[in-house]
This record gives sequence, C-alpha cells and structure tokens, in this order.
Amino acid sequence: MTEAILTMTGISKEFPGVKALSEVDFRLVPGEVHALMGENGAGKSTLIKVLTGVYDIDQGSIVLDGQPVEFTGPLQAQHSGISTVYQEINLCPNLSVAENIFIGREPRVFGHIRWSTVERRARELLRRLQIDIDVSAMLGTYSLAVQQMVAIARAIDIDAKVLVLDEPTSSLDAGEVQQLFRVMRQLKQEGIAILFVTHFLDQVYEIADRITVLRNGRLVGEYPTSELTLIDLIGKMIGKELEVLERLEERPKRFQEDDVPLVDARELGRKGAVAPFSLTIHKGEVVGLAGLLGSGRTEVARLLYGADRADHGQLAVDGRPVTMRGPRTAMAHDIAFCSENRRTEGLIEELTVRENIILAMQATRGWTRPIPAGARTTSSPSTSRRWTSGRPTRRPWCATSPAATSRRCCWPAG
Ligand SMILES: Nc1ncnc2c1ncn2[C@@H]1O[C@H](COP(=O)(O)OP(=O)(O)OP(=O)(O)O)[C@@H](O)[C@H]1O
Repeated sequence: MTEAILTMTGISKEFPGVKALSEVDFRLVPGEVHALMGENGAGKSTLIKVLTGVYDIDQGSIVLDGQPVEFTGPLQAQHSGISTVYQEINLCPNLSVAENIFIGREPRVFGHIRWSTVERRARELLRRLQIDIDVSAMLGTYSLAVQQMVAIARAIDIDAKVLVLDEPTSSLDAGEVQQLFRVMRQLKQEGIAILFVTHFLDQVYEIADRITVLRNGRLVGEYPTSELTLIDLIGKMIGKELEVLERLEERPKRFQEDDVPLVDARELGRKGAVAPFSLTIHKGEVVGLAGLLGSGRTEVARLLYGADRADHGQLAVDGRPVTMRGPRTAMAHDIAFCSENRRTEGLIEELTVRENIILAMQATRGWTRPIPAGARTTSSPSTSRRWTSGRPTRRPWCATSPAATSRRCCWPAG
C-alpha cells in the first residue's frame, strides 16, 4: 500500500467525566477517500478536532508527511496542509464566490487588493474542479451543493494534502451529492487524501476506499470497503453480532397480514412531485419514510394528507376508497399532519398556546360546535408560543395539529 500521508497513533482525549478517545490509531494515504464511521458519540468529531488542532491531545502522536506535528490551533493545521469543510458552510453568502475563496488572504499590491487577480485565480481554481459558475456572482445565489464546493475549493487552494469533510452531504439532495462526489473523485486523482464523515451508509459504499470504525472512543478496525459488507459494518458500529441483528429483524409484527390497513395507498402519485408509490399503514404501526433531502418524503406525506392532490392512483382509509380533496377530507377521516416546517405551517407564533390549539380544534369541529373549555398542554397555556423554545415547541405544535384529536397521524419530520 502507498505510504501514509497522515498517521495518528495511540490518540487519547478525555473531557471531564468522559473518555472521548482511548488509544485510537488512524491513517490516511494519498489519493483515497477514507470514511470514519461510528454511532453518535463514538468519537469521530473529537478525532477530527484533535487532528485539526481544535483540541490538544492528552496522549498519542500525529505524523504528517513524515514529520511529527503538534497543532496549537486550526490555522496551524491548515497551514500544514490539513483543511476542513464542515457541514454548516461558514462562508459569507453576501460576498461573491471569488471573495469567499480568497477572503482573509486576498492578493495585494502595495496594500490594495487586486480584484482582477482574485477573480482570475478563483476561475482557475474552480475550472480545475470542473465547476462552471460565475465567480463574480454572490455566493448566496447558488445552491448549497455549489456553496459546499466553493468551500472545498477554498480549502484545497491552501495547499491541502488532507481534506476533512465532516458530514458534507447532510443538506444535499441526491443530484447535489453526485456533484460533490464528482469533485471528491477529482481531488482523489490529484492525490489528496480525503477523510469523509457521514451517517449515510450507502454513500460510504459509493465513494469510500477504506473505512475506519470507532465505537465508544475506541478503534474497532480499519477495512477496505470492498471487504466489509454493510451488515458487518453496522455490526461493528453498534457492537452486535450478525445473529443478534437478524433476531432484531425477526420482531413479530403487531398486525395480521389480512388486517385491513388504516391507510392503503395504491400507485398514488402526483406528476412532477412524486412518482406513483404504494404504501400501507396498519393500526398501531409506525412507518418511517427514509431518504435524502429532495427524495420526496414530505411530498408523500402531503399527498396522504391531501395538502397536495394526487393525480394518479387510489387511496383507501379503513378499507373504503377516499378521494382526498384536501386537508378537510383528511381531517374528516381522522388523519392529521404535523408539518416539518412548524414555525410557518404549524403554529402562529404571535398567538398563545391555547389560542393555537383552539384554532386547530375549530378547524376540526366547524364553526357551530362549541370548543370545550380548558385546552391544556403546557404549564401555562397563555404563554405566547414565541416564548416556548427548543423541544417544548413540539408539544404545542403537536397539540395544535389535529393529531391531538386524531386516530391517525402523518408526521413527516421533526
Ligand atoms: N467538548 C466536550 N465536552 C465534554 N464531552 C464531550 C465534548 N465533545 C465530545 N464529548 C463527548 O465525547 C464523546 C465523543 O463525542 P464525539 O462528538 O466525538 O462523537 P461523534 O462520533 O462525533 O458523535 P456524533 O456523530 O453525534 O457527532 C461523547 O460521549 C461526547 O458526549
């Protein structure tokens, strides 16, 4: 195998009360995509932060390009050739693409920035990555994927030998992921070593050459991707053997196969939004819709609720065919919807919790039927929704959805 560009040996890092890393070894070779995998809390971020100089090491050593290194901060790591692009793009959307690439290191002559040089060099850099965009346009006018690639361009222009991509695909749709992978493959060919952290296992198998697995701050092992099956990878991440995973899969179903499903969608679809799909939901069952951003999860839930009208297929509720004309039809059949966009679609922030709930109840009961007094959710239902934050927003949000009075619920995201 090619000699490693980066070797981390026996790395340990402790936070008060938590041993985040215990004697972890990790290495990267030039021209590879190396996936760092592990469950939440396995130690991936800590290893990256140790590598990029955000944290100092309690124990262990790092050798980069044959030289022992000890970084005192991210800038030093960057100047040594280790660049990082985080999930949250920390560039300036109100500056041009070229300005973003050279911000803080603009070419100057007698103290004055040479804008023509900034733009020319930005164009050359992006051309190298086969990204064809106007470098003088504001960064914010481009998609997240393009912004991510601009962040990568900036990172590799600082003479990167190692590029760390920390969950770069979590906000990208399927097409954008492919754009990013194309750039990653290009960088691989140029000999850059890429450390790739993701929770999407299928992406690991598409792009990574090798996989290192961490569990509870310890190294489980390093494997060529082609020699580690998906089920083995999951087993190593969660620390359970194949037989245990198989037993988990054999959990008894809560319903009989011949039970009439509560919701039965057959070839339901909407042109331009969701290709025809079939789906059943039984009483007492939780059905998860998994997929990347833009894969159609929300659109499926909106079709089932009638928020968008299907132009294809049939829907049956409790075994009876239903034409979902809109949310009213859904509510009449006890189907509720909690929007992922709860601030704009789920709640009216200026109203109190009680008023929000009353509005939703009014929608289900009609104007002539009185609403029972004392709708209660939080300790103070008179509190404006604006003053409940974080997790507590979910309770009034669920309560304001007709879910609170429903037998069924479509809940696309939370
Ligand atoms: N700054 C910190 N202070 C205290 N404990 C921390 C700190 N950072 C991480 N930890 C702890 O160290 C352990 C490893 O966390 P780390 O964030 O590295 O895991 P991870 O694999 O990156 O998880 P995730 O996928 O959720 O980001 C966890 O138990 C975490 O709670």
